[in-house]
Amino acid sequence: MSRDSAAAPGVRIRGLTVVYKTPAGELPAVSGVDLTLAPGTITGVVGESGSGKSTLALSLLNAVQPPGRISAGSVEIDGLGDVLALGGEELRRARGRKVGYVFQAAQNSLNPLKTIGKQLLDLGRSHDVDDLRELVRDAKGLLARMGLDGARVLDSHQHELSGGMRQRVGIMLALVLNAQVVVLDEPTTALDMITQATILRIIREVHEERALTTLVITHDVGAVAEVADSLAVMYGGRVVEHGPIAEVLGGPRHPYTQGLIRAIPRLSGDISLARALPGRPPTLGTLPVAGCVFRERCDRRMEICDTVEPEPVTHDGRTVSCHATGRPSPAVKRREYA
Ligand SMILES: Nc1ncnc2c1ncn2[C@@H]1O[C@H](COP(=O)(O)OP(=O)(O)OP(=O)(O)O)[C@@H](O)[C@H]1O
Repeated sequence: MSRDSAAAPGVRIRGLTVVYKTPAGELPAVSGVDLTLAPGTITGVVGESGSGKSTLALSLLNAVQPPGRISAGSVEIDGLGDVLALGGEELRRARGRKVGYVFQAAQNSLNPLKTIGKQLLDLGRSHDVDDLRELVRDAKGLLARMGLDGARVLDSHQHELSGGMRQRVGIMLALVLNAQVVVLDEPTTALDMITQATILRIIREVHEERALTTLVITHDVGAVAEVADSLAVMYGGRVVEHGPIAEVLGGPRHPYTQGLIRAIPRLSGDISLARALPGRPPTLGTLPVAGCVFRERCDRRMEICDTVEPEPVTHDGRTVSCHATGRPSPAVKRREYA
C-alpha cells in the first residue's frame, strides 16, 4: 500500500511539561520540551532510564495517567490539531486511527481471554473500519513480514505467544489502522539482536511505504542508529540535543551525548576507548531545581551551570542546550562549529 510521502504529517511539541505527584509534591518528569518531528521522518529518542522518554511518548497521545499530569505545552499534529486539547470520544478515535502506538508494556497489554484475531476485529470495529477483511489481510501481511505465520498468530491467545511474538503483534496493531503518526516505545526489547535488526528494518520499510511520521523510543543508541533520520537525546526531562542522526552520532555537541556515545564500543569504534558514563542519572527527587540538570556528571561544568538552565540553541540544524557548547558569537562562529 504505497502512498504519497508528501502526505505525512508534521508534529510540533512545544513547551511540554509533565509532572508526577510524589510525596514531595508535583515534580517534573518532562520539562518545557520543544521537539519537531519533520513529516515523513523517523525520530529516535534516547536517554538513560528515567530521562522522561516514555512520559514524552504518552504525551503524544495525551495518555499520561495519574499520578501524572500534563501541566503545560502543546502537541500539534497536522490534520489533527493540538492533541492535548482533545478529550473523550475525539481523543479515543485519534488514538490508533491517527496516532498508532506501541507502549513499553505492550506485550503484556493484550487481552488474555480473546484471540489476537478477535482483538484485531474489536479494534477495527471500534474505529469504524469498513472493510474488516482488508484489515485482517493487512494484519496477516504485516505479521508475515515480521517472520510470523499471520493466520496462526491471529488464532492464538496471548499466552500461546512468546514475548518477541507479542512485541511483533503490538507493532502490527500500531500500524494496521493506517495511522500516519506512529509512536513506538522500546518496540524491540524482547527480541534477540538479529530479530531486532530485522524488525527495525521492517519498521523503516513500512514507515516509507505508508508515508508515516514515526517516533522510536529506545535506550539502545546503536539500534536506533540503523533506522532513524534524526535523534533527540533526553536527560532529566529535557531534550539536550537534537539533530540529524549521522551528525549527532558523528559529532555530538552536548557533553551528555558525547558521554553516551563514548560508552558504546560499536559507535565509538574502539572497544578499548569505550567508557561508561560516570555517575547515575537523576530521579524526580534528585533533579536540581535550578541550573543545568546534567552538571553533576559533566566534565565541562562552569559556574553558570549551577544557577542558569541552558536554553536550547539551534545552529546548522542542530539544537543543543549547554552553556559550554554555547551560543557561537559571530566572530568565532565558523571556527567553533567547523
Ligand atoms: N507513575 C509515576 N509516578 C511517579 N513517577 C513516575 C511515574 N512514571 C514515571 N515516573 C518518573 O518520571 C521520570 C521519567 O520516567 P519515564 O518512564 O518517562 O522515563 P524513561 O526515560 O522512559 O525511562 P525507562 O527507559 O526506564 O522507561 C522518572 O524519574 C520516573 O521515575
